[in-house]
Amino acid sequence: MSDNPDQTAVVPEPGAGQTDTIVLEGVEKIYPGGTSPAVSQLDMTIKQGEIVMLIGPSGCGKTTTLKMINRLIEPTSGRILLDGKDVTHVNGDLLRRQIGYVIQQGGLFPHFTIADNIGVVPRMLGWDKQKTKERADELLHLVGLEPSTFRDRYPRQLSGGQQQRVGVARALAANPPVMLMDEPFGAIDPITRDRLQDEFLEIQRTVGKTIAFVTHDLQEAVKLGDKIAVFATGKLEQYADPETVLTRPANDFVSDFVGGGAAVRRLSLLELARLELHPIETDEKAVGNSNGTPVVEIDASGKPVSWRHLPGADASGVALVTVPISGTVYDAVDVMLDGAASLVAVVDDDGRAQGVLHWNDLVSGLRTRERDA
Ligand SMILES: Nc1ncnc2c1ncn2[C@@H]1O[C@H](COP(=O)(O)OP(=O)(O)OP(=O)(O)O)[C@@H](O)[C@H]1O
Repeated sequence: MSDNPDQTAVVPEPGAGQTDTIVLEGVEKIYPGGTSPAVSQLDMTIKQGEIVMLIGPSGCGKTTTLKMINRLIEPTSGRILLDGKDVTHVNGDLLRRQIGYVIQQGGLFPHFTIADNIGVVPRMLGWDKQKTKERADELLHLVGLEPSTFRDRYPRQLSGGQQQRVGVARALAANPPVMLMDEPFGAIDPITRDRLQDEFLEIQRTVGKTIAFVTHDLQEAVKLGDKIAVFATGKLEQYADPETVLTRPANDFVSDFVGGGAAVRRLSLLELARLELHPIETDEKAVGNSNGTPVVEIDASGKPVSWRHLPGADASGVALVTVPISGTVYDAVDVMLDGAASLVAVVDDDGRAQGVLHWNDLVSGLRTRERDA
């Protein structure tokens, strides 16, 4: 390693016990020939382990902001600090090896195998072949792709969703503490996107990266973000947690941007595990004296299969739909609408019934455990 201070590691090794934080101080970008700044006097801090979603209308400077963090675009003025260290003038190539970067459609090299795509940064960092190969397998496994099936394939032999998973794996390869994601799920169909978002959150629970994530999709911002940064042209209009952005927009711009769907979007912030659910019975004997408690029929493994008794309704005519307790009220509404059902059985990780949520609860108000505790 050279003595040149530009060549030193700029992002700390994971586990070094330091706080990995992205700080933008008065950052501005005026493109050559531009009359007004694409990004203007931006101050923003991203705390360790946070996912911050950058959202706003087209051309408002989201991508420019993201690319200034890894210096694919040089700021015109201002400072960018990673974990307290000013990286505005360090060697850009070295900086980028230490920051994961995921773009739309994965941005994979078409002539590299999947394993070689994942190994790009480790190879640049001088890892030996065996360690690089093992890391690729480990990451394929993490993103839900069977290594023996996928490692030797080429990107064109994968679906869009699979390529996107590889893109995430590649960004994680050298275990960078910071990840930048530029509309990674933007080109994916809505159903696959929803699954990728769930998987992404699951992975983040394991890896705990500090993430800046550009999106066009407010629902995605609400679902994934610890914080949302709402941009107008070149300017940050509000920077707050999703609940605050949806319920207390900072100004008319944010209010218009969030639009009329705020109440529905908030449903994805309400975790079912936090709700006071109605009781449910699985014992057939309860049918006669269930006092208004729904009774479900269960299979040999204890999973509900159909309604056996529903107070005030013919149970045989009501579809049984279930939702995992790890989901949100949004998920519960989704399955109720999908199954044309006015109630849903909430089940635990083993598929066993935990309680019931009624459509009417949504209108009359959801009771959370915290509030009633
Ligand atoms: N290389 C460039 N040269 C000149 N102007 C640019 C360049 N890149 C971006 N811009 C301009 O800077 C502004 C911000 O662009 P940027 O790509 O950051 O916006 P964005 O919010 O990511 O947009 P989108 O949502 O459409 O991807 C736009 O007006 C754009 O035209």
